[in-house]
Amino acid sequence: MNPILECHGLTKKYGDFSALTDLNLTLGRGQIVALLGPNGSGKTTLIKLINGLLTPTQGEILISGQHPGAYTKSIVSYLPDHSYLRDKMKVDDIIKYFCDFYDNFISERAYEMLASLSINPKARLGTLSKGDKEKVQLILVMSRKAELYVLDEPIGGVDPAARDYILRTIIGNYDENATVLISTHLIADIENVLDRVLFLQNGRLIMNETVDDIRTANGKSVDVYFREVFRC
Ligand SMILES: Nc1ncnc2c1ncn2[C@@H]1O[C@H](COP(=O)(O)OP(=O)(O)OP(=O)(O)O)[C@@H](O)[C@H]1O
Repeated sequence: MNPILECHGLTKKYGDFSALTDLNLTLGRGQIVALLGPNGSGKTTLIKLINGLLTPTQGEILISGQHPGAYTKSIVSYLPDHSYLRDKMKVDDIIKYFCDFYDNFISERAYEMLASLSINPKARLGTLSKGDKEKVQLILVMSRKAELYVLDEPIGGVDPAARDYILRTIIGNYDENATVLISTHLIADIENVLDRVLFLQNGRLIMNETVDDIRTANGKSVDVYFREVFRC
């Protein structure tokens, strides 16, 4: 099967500043991958390139063999790092909207997850707490049957008890041939669900390893290893 994501010599500059430099990466299907790196290392830049919100300065990026565009948007489900939904909308109206917009949106899945997290589908988004709003957005993203899920800081504002549920939701709701790419600073929280880890530093990919290989080679958890590599 062709890779879900390929980056060849991928470089993104903002003016003279290179936020990503000569990134080469191939990701296969059916895995949960963490995109890790200190603040400003280029994680969101890479995520925006995957979603076609930025264009490469040099090199190329392919999703399932295609340049980012209408087709790749249909197979990539993206959770941005900020809300794009209007507070006035009711949760069930947003679900209808997603259902109309995306062929691969599964409403039953969304309602099931809302019920498990005790979120009222009739509530207006603006009346929900910050954490519940984040949960709604993640539910919307995970209710699509996508080939690649790209989650930019999905659990940042969510309480620890809900984090576990959300992680189980992520694992339980993606197709075994799909890949989930998660950018986060909460490594310890997600470590147990990960297959692979990408480390970015100053816009360069300095590591692309399986979690098992990191633990075996270094005899420590990914979280501890990350703190050592990126000690300030
Ligand atoms: N529109 C922009 N114009 C100029 N510089 C930018 C722009 N967007 C990002 N940058 C710079 O590019 C670098 C990478 O930013 P990016 O947001 O990709 O990092 P990040 O790893 O996602 O950081 P964080 O963990 O803080 O979210 C940073 O130095 C940032 O200041």
